[in-house]
This record gives sequence, C-alpha cells and structure tokens, in this order.
Amino acid sequence: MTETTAHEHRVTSEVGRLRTVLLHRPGAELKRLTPRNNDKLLFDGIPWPGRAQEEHDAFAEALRSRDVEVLYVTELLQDALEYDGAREQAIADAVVDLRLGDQLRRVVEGYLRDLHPENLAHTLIAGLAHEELKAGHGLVYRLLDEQDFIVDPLPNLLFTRDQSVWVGDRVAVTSLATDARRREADLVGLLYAHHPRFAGAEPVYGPSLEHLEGGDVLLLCPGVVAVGTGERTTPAGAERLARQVIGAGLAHTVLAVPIAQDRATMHLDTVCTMVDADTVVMYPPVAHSLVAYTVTLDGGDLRVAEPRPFLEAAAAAMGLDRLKVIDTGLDPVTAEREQWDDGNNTLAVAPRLCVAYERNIETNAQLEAAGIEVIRISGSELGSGRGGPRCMSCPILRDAP
Ligand SMILES: NC(=[NH2+])NCCC[C@H](N)C(=O)O
Repeated sequence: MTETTAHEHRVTSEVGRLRTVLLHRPGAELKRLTPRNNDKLLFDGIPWPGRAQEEHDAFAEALRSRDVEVLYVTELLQDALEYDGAREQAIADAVVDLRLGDQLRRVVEGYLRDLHPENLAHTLIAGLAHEELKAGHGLVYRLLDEQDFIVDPLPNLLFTRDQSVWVGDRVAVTSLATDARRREADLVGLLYAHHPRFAGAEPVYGPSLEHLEGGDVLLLCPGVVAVGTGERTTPAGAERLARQVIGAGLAHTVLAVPIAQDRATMHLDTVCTMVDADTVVMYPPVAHSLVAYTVTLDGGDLRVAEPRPFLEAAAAAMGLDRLKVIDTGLDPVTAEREQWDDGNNTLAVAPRLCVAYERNIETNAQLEAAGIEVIRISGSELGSGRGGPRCMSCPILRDAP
C-alpha cells in the first residue's frame, strides 16, 4: 500500500496547468475485442493491444515530461481492493447482472473472492470468459453461449474522461449511458470511496443518477460548466448536474448544449475543446450552429434562459467579450475526417499547450498557426475506440487558470 500524504484534488478549468491526471493503460481487455463484439463494445475496429500500449505509454510520458503526475486506474484499484469493504463492493457490482441467475452468481462470487487484489483487479477490467470459469453443471452456465462473457470486459475504461469529472474539489462519478460501460463508473467510484489517496473526497454525482458522461462536461472557467446532451448525457442528466454543482456552490452557471445524437458526436468534447482560457477549437460545421440553454439558480429553483448561440452564451457566462474559436478553415471532407479521428479532442496541459493526435495534420497545423503549441502523439490503435487525448484523461489537479 502506498504511503499516504495529503493530496490535493481540484479542477476549475480546462486549461489551468495540469498537475495530476488519472489514466488507464489499456490491457488484456483489448484482447477480448472480436469482429463479433466490437460494435457492442463501442470500438470501431480491432486494436493491436501491444501497439496500443506503446502509444499509451508515449502519451503518459509526454505528460510526465511536462511535470504532470500520472495515476493509473489499475494500480489504484489494486490498492483499494486490499480493503475488504472495497472487495465486497467490487464483487457485488460485478455479479448484479441479471443474466447470471442465482446459482451462477454464487459460483462467480466464490471465484472472485478467491482472487488476490491484483488478479481481482485484472478480472474486473479484462472480464471473465465462459471458458475461464469451469462451472460445469448449472442450467445458466450450460445454456449461455460460449462466446458470452460471465463478467464483461471493459475496453472503454481507457477513456477515463467519461467515468468521473472533478468539479472544484468534488468529484462527479458519472452515470454511463451504455450497457457496455456502466461498470466502469462503479470501479472508478470504488477508488474514490476506498483509496487512501482520495480520503475525504465527497462525490457530487453518482452512477445511479440520470445518465451523464464526462466527455460531455467542459469546465469553461471557474464557476461555469457546459454540459452536452445527446447520445449519452440526457437532458435529465444535465439538469441533475446543474442542481448538484450549483447547489454545492461549485458553479454559478451551467450551460446545457444539445448535440447531434450520432456516433461521430457522442460527446461534446468530440466537437469542442478548450486550448486557452478564452479560446476553443471546434468542428467548423457546428461552431456557429450549437446553442446553449443557460441554467442558473433562482431562489431554490433552476432558472432556464431562452437558448442562444453557444459561443455567445458561453462568453456571457464567462464574463468575456467573446469566446475565440480557432478557425481550422478546413475543407468539409478533411474536417469530417479529422473530427472522426478526434482532431478536436485536445487535452490542454497548460494555456496554449495541448496534446493532440499526430494524424490530424491539418487541424494541428491550424492550431499552431493560431499560436497553440501542439504535443503530437500517435494514436492509430488507441483511436479505434473513438477517443482522443482529452477522452483518455481525467484531470485531478490543475492550477487555477
Ligand atoms: N470523452 C469521449 N469523447 N470519450 C470517447 C469514448 C469512446 C468510447 N468508445 C465510447 O463509445 O463510449
């Protein structure tokens, strides 16, 4: 178990100097992907696991070399699973699946209980295949397809942006919208609840609430949060987040931003990320068509203003004359290709310094022309899960912007 010193957790913007980030180095869960299950598991291809790990290591190294502390989900989970309370909760969460039935559930519980923390963490993430559990005789085990998983693998755990979001010094553990991802928030929630590093961390959202995914949440500036609603975060999720963060004094304004319900734009951060305190990079076709509903607190109730263009509503809430958009000026086909490959999904390490996938040549060139320094990483394998540097990172500590 790692020594515990007091650690700070606080994020109030997208661009304040990044100090600590939570990543997940992809592992055996990627080996579970096949052409039969990749759609259901939300991957658009079958990644090469070894190369994906190399790419991820280079991403982590790029951050470390800029003095960012990198925490890994697997390591924290192994630590947390040393505690009985965490183990029991983790096992209970893994077997709630109604497909199991009582008898098989008991067998799986027993199997998981016998595992050491390290193996238990591995199994909770990589999943448990039918053939790995030699549980012979029960009806459910015998009738389940051999291709079925007993515990589903979590290949999207890689996208740590989505399971939790720090808003100020509180953490919102999210409520993931798809079956393929629901358990990820349980695991990450377990870290915050049981790992000594996070002792005292008080969640401001939880996995049993209305659907909300971190990729939809942008901390525009201290006190102002934007939430995309679409394929993943529901309007009810946005309303709940507004109530929670405004109620807790973590924000004064929440902007609800409807986005197209498409695979290509599953989260707000697939079309818009911040690269400076007053500058965003946006997918050109939506830059001037997105709207926002400004939500504030009025007495005990949420007050919702009439929708306005997103850029205007954001500038007004942030107290800026204008929120600048980097004009990537791309032709529509290149823009569409680079959006699909997460060209707009940058991770700011500090104001005007961001990490981006190298393959998005045109978008990166435009960022540089606008004076933004770009740290390029390769993502040919990582990108098959449709997520870029921002999706693959959960900031835990940033300096004030
Ligand atoms: N913040 C993000 N844009 N995350 C991308 C998540 C990608 C993942 N395969 C999914 O479909 O959920």
